[in-house]
Amino acid sequence: MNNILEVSGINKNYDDFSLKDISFYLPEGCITGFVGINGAGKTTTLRSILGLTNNVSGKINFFGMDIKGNESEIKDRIGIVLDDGCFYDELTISEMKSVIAPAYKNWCEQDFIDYLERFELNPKQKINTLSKGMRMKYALALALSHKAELLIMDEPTSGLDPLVRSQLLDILKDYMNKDGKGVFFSTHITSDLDKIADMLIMIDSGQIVFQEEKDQLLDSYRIIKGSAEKLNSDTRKMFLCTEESAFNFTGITKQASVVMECMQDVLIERPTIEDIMLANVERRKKNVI
Ligand SMILES: Nc1ncnc2c1ncn2[C@@H]1O[C@H](COP(=O)(O)OP(=O)(O)OP(=O)(O)O)[C@@H](O)[C@H]1O
Repeated sequence: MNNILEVSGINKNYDDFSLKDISFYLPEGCITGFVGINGAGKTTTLRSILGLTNNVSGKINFFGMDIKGNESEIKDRIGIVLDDGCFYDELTISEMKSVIAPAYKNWCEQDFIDYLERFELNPKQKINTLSKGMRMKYALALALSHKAELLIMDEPTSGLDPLVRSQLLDILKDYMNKDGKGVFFSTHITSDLDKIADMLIMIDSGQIVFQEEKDQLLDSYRIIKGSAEKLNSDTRKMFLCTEESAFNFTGITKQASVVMECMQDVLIERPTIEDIMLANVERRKKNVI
């Protein structure tokens, strides 16, 4: 499988925040979720790899090409949905499209018309009268109408109602039905990823915590519930984090088989992506990163 994007050793410094040696890759044919709590560095990473921010060091390779020297060809092949949208609010959907479309070599007007219809968007409606959901659908229609091979989206589902979120997920699945495509999207709504992601990358405090296939990731962690007396300074070390009351504890572990050897009569459950993300945040806080 080819990699659509390879990022290696990205560093970017703000006064109070840094991206530290960010490396990851996006395989072709995968929907990759980029997860992390508020302020973890998701937007900064996306903006850095898209060349939308200055003073970024490291190597960024899209479709096997270095972004340096190939920016315009690469941008032609990527659909981008950022949360600020960058639209002129006074223009209509159709007028704004006419500003954006000429920037793309492979713009396909019929695809755009089809997406507007599918999203029930009126081309004569002004941008400043669109709801948040309509605005996101409009941004998506633009991003999908120039035969992009990779879709990069920053928090596309945040602030959307469950119906629009589920429509968006269906569109992404349809998009992926064609060969050679990839989707990379950041979110802190991890339930969306439970449904559609193939691969997950987690960032915390500007550092990549893991990159793993979703099914493997979900298989490698377990939630253990038992009586509090089973926890002591040794057994506690087997958990990334625990919640403890006077009688019971709940903990998340990557060593379920070892835990089961040491502890009888415990409940074992499969975690969600959110459980895994929060456990890693807790573990990193405990270890003071
Ligand atoms: N232009 C900037 N100048 C200074 N600091 C910035 C700038 N942009 C972002 N930051 C800081 O970088 C950190 C990471 O922000 P970022 O927006 O990348 O996080 P995020 O994971 O996308 O968060 P959220 O889920 O809340 O959108 C924050 O502490 C933020 O204040």
